[in-house]
Amino acid sequence: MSSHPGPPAGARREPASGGGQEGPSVVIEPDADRLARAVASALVARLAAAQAVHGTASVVLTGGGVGTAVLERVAALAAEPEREVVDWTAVDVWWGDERFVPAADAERNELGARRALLDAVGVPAERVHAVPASDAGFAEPEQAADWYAGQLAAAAGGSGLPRFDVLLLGMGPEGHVASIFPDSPAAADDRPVVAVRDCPKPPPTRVSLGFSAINSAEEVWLLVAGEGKAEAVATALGPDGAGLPAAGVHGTRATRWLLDAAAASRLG
Ligand SMILES: O=C(O)[C@H](O)[C@@H](O)[C@H](O)[C@H](O)COP(=O)(O)O
Repeated sequence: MSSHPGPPAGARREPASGGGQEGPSVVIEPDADRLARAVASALVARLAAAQAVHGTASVVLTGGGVGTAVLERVAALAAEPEREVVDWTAVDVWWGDERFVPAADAERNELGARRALLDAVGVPAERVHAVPASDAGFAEPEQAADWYAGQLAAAAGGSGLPRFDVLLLGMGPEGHVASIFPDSPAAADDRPVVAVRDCPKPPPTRVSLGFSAINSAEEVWLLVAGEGKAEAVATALGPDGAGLPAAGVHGTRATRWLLDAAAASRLG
């Protein structure tokens, strides 16, 4: 990856509670395809490194175009046995957000991830932690959100949140991440998992990790491509982030903005 000379002055925000957290780093690739390839390689390396330390790895997936393209590239890497370094039977997969639609609906982020990667690499079913679909027994997204919070707590040994090695996020043109949109009540909700209604981006009803869960991840990677995102990228990385949801996320160890040249075109 080629590195941007550095985030604009003032891009560092919110000092780490435990120390050691650095301000966001910015990496720019020439186009969306090169971005997806580079992120896929980096993700594979990060998961392998986590497995070397912990025996297992965990990744939080995102929906969206770049997020799905990354998973397709990871699948292509996994199809090259001589280069495979991740033990996919020891990877826990979570979602940063999900559309509250029936399980077979093509809008499900889960379905996209299964098609792009999970079906191909054989992550064990018990390690694929999907957010319930709207036909999975929960009438309301609030119930699905509470259930997912319970799954996270169970994985953490009874309470709190499990370790997230890498949490992937896309970003919308207005600066939303996961399903936390500007001015959405979810932005002010400190629960780890929240129901979100009336999303401007369809489908309107979703379940999303809240900031408290997102910001517990060791590394948060924002994957952003396209000129349509350039203004929000520049704003989020500006001095105060202008309150954009994307400006409010960070990893405990690293926050990485992984951009294509078009999305980076308004950075100073
Ligand atoms: O379920 C979703 O819709 C998302 O998780 C959402 O947050 C997405 O990542 C962004 O909207 C970026 O999507 P694109 O990369 O397709 O623009």
